[in-house]
Amino acid sequence: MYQHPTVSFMGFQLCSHAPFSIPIHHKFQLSISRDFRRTRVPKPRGMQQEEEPKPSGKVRVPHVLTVAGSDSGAGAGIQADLKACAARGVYCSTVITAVTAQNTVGVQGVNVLNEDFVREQLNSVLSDMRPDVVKTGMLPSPGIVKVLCESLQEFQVRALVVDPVMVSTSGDVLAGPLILASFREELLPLADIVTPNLREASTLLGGLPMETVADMRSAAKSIHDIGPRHVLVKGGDLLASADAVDVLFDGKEFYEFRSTRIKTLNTHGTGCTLASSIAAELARGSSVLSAIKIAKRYVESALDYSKDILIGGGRQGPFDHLMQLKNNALSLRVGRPFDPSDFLLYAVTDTAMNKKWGRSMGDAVKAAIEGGATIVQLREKDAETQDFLEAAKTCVEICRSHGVPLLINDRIDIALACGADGVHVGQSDMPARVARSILGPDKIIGVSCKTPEQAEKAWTDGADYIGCGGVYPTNTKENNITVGLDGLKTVCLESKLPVVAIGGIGISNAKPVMELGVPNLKGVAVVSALFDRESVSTEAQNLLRVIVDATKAVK
Ligand SMILES: Nc1ncnc2c1ncn2[C@@H]1O[C@H](COP(=O)(O)OP(=O)(O)O)[C@@H](O)[C@H]1O
Ligand SMILES: Cc1ncc(COP(=O)(O)O)c(N)n1
Ligand SMILES: [Mg+2]
Repeated sequence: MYQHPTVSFMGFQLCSHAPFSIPIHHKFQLSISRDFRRTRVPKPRGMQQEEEPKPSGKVRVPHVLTVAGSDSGAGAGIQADLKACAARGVYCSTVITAVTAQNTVGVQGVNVLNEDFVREQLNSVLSDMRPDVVKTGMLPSPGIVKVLCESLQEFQVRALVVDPVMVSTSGDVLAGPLILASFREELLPLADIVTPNLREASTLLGGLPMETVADMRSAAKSIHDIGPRHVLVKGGDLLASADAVDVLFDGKEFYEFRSTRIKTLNTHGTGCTLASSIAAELARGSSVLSAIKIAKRYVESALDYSKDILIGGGRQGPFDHLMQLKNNALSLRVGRPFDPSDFLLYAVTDTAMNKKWGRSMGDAVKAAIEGGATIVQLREKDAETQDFLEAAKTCVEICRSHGVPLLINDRIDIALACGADGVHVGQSDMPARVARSILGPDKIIGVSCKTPEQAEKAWTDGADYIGCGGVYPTNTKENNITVGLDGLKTVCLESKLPVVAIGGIGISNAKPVMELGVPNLKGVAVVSALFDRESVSTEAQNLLRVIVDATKAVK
């Protein structure tokens, strides 16, 4: 049995109250080709793994296998992973590596499972249930890492998410210093994404200081050299930063994921939750970037919701993964992941214009999409709720069949009821933060803004984009203040979110808007230019050409 040295590890004195022991194993060399994880084709797995015909009418559900430790307090570990996957609508199976006696005060005991039994669990799940993604948490001994790597070689999965858990936030050691070599040499080179927190990143790199976002970037780069395809250094503990900022490096580019820092001590398990939510989104088919974005929002919403809950008397409480979000799991966005290039030609409907030209809402939307509209918003100020809902359901079907996102103006109830991709709200409508808490982390939320201050608020409220205008005078809004091209440019330069220009834009004046050439101006939103015309699809076609040409010209 390995006894911990009484030195400090990761800046923590090893806890005397944790009766912690880790079995020691011979060092081993595992020759896994870096390429095996790139192979997405499942390899043949013996007689009983032959592809059996699925009974008709059955569907495969996205599935994450978590290989982690049990937290008796259920804030972190296996329990957090199960709840996070459940909240995200993904099936989660579990291989337990250790059982901890743990609460809001700290870790009182650790019982590491025998590695043969870890192997048996891995075999049971992987040979039969074929998870899409494996996520790892507490891996308390090099022997367990070895068993896991061997299993991953035998049974291939679409992605491996490694949360290199070493010390709990309470300061108790969950995997001793011997694990470092196993992580570096065996596990990290197989990972599609590794998610160290500040201390773990520092420890993986031999004690590098981690005090600034610049430190996080250089750590992400150095850890990438160890072999994982993506490195996400989490900054939950970077107290110098007012935002909760995480830094991703994919071998080429750095990305910063920022969200509001929620004022709460109920953060036990955020790391496990983030990693399993990323795994869940990857299992649902998202790219790494959108998986991180959604996972981070989910953690933020759950923390916000749980900021005042009281569980246990210790310093760091768990948060509630499911309470408010359980309704939202039923209304997850089923369309493809959202992309700011969707804003190029944003068609906004108008009841009066449809009436004038004798079109139903569905016909108007269909014509706009056929002409090239890239996103649609239903803006119905006078419709009866029931009529609006029926028409909105038809439009959802039309948009979905063309892969075009559909948003609803103002009416969050209609958006939920018809399964739209999101909402657009004005300054006097439902605040975006409230809309976000009702709609969940992955619906699209847009906010109308005229000033940099409003744009900043939209960002802190968790919106996805802003609509800025009126750029030109318009007759679809009474008493609307015009911001002009200069006002638009000022807002774009200050906005942390993508911007769509709106207000009086049409074929004759769209060019100078797109020629502003500000990178986060992603397109124009139009009402009359499409819907107050005889042929909606021809107008859309012509307008899209102008926008695309102007965008190309400034690139
Ligand atoms: N107070 C907070 N408000 C918002 N997000 C947070 C907060 N604390 C942590 N996070 C986020 O939770 C995730 C886990 O980060 P972190 O706490 O650094 O990891 P770990 O739990 O492994 O120490 C990250 O996305 C981080 O930005
Ligand atoms: C079984 C187990 N796994 C992981 C963590 C890390 O979570 P945190 O960093 O939030 O304490 C933990 N405390 N317990
Ligand atoms: Mg944390």
